[in-house]
Amino acid sequence: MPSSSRKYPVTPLLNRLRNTLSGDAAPFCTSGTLEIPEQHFSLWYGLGNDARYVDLSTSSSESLDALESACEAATFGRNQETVLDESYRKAGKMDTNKFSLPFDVEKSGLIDVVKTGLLIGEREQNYVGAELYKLNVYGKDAFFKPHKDTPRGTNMFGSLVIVFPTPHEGGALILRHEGKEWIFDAAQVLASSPSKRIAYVAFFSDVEHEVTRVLSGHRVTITYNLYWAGPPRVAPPPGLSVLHPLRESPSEVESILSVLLADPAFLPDGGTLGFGLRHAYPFPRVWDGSMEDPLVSLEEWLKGGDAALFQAVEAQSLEPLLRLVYESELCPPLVIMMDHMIDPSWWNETLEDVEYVLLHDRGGVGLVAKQFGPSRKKRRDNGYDSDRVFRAREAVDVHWVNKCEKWNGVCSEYIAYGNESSIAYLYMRIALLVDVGPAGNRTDISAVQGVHSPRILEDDERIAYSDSEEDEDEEEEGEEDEDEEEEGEEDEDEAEEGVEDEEDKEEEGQR
Ligand SMILES: O=C(O)CCC(=O)C(=O)O
Ligand SMILES: [Fe+2]
Repeated sequence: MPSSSRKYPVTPLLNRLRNTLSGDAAPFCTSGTLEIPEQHFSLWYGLGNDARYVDLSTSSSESLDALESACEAATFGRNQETVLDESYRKAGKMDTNKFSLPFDVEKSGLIDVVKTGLLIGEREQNYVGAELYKLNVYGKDAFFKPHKDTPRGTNMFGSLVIVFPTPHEGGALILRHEGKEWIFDAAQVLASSPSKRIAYVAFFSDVEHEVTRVLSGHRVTITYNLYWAGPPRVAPPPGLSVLHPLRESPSEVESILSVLLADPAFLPDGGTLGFGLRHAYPFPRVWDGSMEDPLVSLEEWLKGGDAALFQAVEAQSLEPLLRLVYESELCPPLVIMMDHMIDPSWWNETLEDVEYVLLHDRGGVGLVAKQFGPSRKKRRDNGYDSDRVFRAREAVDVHWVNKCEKWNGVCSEYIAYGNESSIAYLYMRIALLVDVGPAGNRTDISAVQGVHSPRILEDDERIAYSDSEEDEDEEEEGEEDEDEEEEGEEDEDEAEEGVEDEEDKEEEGQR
């Protein structure tokens, strides 16, 4: 019998491999070492003329004694109180405003390492932030008895400890969770490593841990609070003043907007202004119901010109409203505004029913694109079947200042059941809408049938065709109309595409 077909017995070694690979389905801690550039060990501490320096990779016992004496006695949390009790914790601490270290935990890649080690499944997709919390020096005989870390903020989920290669013995960190234990003796691990390394250990907040007594030397650490974060913040830093490009300058946008709103000929009776966002935001490529609604924290991440516009609108005491805009593949397109993202995965209806569900079950409101100025055109029958079930009950007339670009959309996947079932995409773009009061009193929107109070459609009115699209054959009526014609064409293309790909995005972006 060829040896390859012989059955291999389940040996302890095979079991070990199996357990190693599938064991720790939900790890409670992760640890290791990381080589970092030499200059990242340079610690400055103390204030003003008292500033001092120590290299944490080559430090002498005297320089570490000096660091230790610059620390205060470390406190800890007990029953909602911060207490100093050296029979429970004996260590030195230094607050973050008293030291500076070039080591950057995000740039070092350690956050990603920690994420991979600690998080599995869907949680791995979450954004994780690390906030530097303290520097600690555990001198000879220092220790920290078993405890759990006090959560600082509702979104904190764990701690990350970095141990520097300063000579010491003892001071192992012991972690215990659900009957399991992990001992991380950084002194030993680092002493056997030839290169300049730090040791790291990260664990969830519900993990009990203790630092055993330091037998000799100095154990120097920095600790970080780990928290669930939103996508990286892109909002302008406070104190920024952009002069150019003009669209990014809040004061420039604000002054143009205020002049426009002061003009009595501009929307004399008030109305709703629509702006497509100009920047792309880090929304998931394909959204599903388990993810946070894209609109929830978008206001905080607005960048550049979008942030400038938002601020400019607020400065006029008007309310900027971020909304999702769905454009159907129907011709002329039916445009629907939503104030939240919906999870269409539960749909088992036909494709046409998307519009019906949005409008009738999910609070969607029709949007009718309006031109500025008095309409020169008369409505004509657009061939809609007036009995179509998705006719909107409510609508908002929107004067689009600029259109919604492709790249700031959110896409969800669902199964569309028609003659055959197929994967379909619900694609929404993001717009900023503003209800504006009549000339002379722009903040009074009580009589405006806008986003705040959409108008109820008359029975014979059909929703979501723009003035221009009703009059497709009226060409050369002026620039405005041409623009709109173009837009209509482009939008149809997009609707066919469903999910746009990266290349499309690039192309659009360069335009
Ligand atoms: O230094 C360590 O390894 C852990 C320290 C600790 O438990 C804490 O600061 O809460
Ligand atoms: Fe702790």
